Amino acid sequence: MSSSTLLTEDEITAGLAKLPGWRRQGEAITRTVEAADFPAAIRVVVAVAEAAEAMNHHPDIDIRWRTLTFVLATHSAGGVTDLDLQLAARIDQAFNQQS
Ligand SMILES: C[C@H](O)[C@H](O)[C@H]1CNC2=NC(N)=NC(=O)C2=N1
Repeated sequence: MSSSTLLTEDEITAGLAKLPGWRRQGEAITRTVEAADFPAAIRVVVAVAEAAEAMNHHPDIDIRWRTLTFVLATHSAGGVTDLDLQLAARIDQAFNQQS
């Protein structure tokens, strides 16, 4: 299976079970995190930007003071693919390293 093939419901459920904090939201997955302060939140965003660019797979990011909400979907596939699960794990890594 290619990384950008739409996942089945069961595959998404199994993937999310390994990604605490992430949940399904329509045709996407989402997680909200709270950094220590605004600069720390922006450092997380910068680290995520580097990872996303390397993967050529990009999240939607909402920034509100120190609260970040990430929404991941594979637009070209119209839903959740393995790329989204991979990017979610990279976002968790970036957040854990900054906080
Ligand atoms: C041409 C390039 O591969 C595409 O535009 C990429 C870039 N980043 C992307 N990111 C996401 N989340 N979904 C996509 O379909 C996507 N497509």
